Amino acid sequence: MDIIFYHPTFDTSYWIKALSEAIPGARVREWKRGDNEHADYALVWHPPVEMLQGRDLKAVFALGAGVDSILSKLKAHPEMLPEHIPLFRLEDTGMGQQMQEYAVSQVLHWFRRFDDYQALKQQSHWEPLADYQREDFTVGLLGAGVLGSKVAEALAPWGFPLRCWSRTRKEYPGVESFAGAEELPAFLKGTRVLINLLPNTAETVGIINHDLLNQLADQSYVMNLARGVHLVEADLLKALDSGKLKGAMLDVYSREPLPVESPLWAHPRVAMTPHIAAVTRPAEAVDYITRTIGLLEQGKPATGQVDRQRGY
Ligand SMILES: NC(=O)C1=CN([C@@H]2O[C@H](COP(=O)(O)OP(=O)(O)OC[C@H]3O[C@@H](n4cnc5c(N)ncnc54)[C@H](O)[C@@H]3O)[C@@H](O)[C@H]2O)C=CC1
Ligand SMILES: O=C(O)C(=O)CO
Repeated sequence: MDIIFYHPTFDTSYWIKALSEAIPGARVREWKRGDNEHADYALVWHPPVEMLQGRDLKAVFALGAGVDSILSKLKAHPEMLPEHIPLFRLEDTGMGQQMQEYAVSQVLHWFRRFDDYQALKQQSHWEPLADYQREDFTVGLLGAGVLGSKVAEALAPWGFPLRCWSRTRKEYPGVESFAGAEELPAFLKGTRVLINLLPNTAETVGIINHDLLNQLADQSYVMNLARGVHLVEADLLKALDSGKLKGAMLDVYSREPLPVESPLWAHPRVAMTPHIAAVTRPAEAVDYITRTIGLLEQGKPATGQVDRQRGY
């Protein structure tokens, strides 16, 4: 079995060694320009068109959870990957735990008013503030798939009212489920902390805009952990400045790296990280890919296949 690998920033030698050891009989090589030799599987992130085009592959694996960049490339170059070749993405593979850490720590930060205490510290001002009440701190997850469900699971023991919004209804213990566009207003009403874990699709671009933010509880918080294009940054800044929103925690941006001139950098109530909420954990990803290739080789169904029409 021949496997080609391409990632613009990963330690390719680690992956080649780990995959070669994990998959019996696999010959794994780094794909380089001009390589048209046979391959059964391709493991990719931001692949050049010529890497995949014209190959009779059994499957392609995206080396991340979000497949928006490869799907948008496919729109421009459908010849890169004919419909009959399945595209898989990484499901969790260690990202669930990272999202749990990120979301729980930030929700608790806001709930215990550490943002306010930091602001008071700037003024050398000593003042114990009134506690927030759990029942006023409803956490709403936009997107309740692999990562959203893990975040809900980690938040559950903290006792905040939890709800999620997704395409189809979910049955997660202790989580109120809202489904479809018609239930979005009910989901937003009363949500105090909004955590975005939607995929980037034609339907979700710009979803966190003025209209949506206005429907949240007053003095609410927004955490964007999915993609920058979900959030209309100018609307977020307006909502913060009007007092509708109390704070935002952003991991992803409309442009990455975020340009130095972005007003987000200087805003006192915007906390930021540089797209690190959850990164691909190589060992877990190799396990998942090994398992999935094993199932495909036996003609058995495997999870993680991207629905190209749906866009995620
Ligand atoms: N910031 C970071 O470091 C990372 C960000 N991500 C982002 O997180 C996203 C989510 O990842 P997973 O949970 O693995 O995806 P998933 O496919 O398992 O879950 C997606 C969820 O969104 C919902 N959804 C999709 N379209 C919808 C619509 N139009 N209306 C209502 N609900 C809709 C689905 O029903 C599902 O609940 C990825 O697509 C990626 O963009 C993923 C990993 C790391
Ligand atoms: O896996 C993804 O989609 C990511 O955003 C990784 O950072």
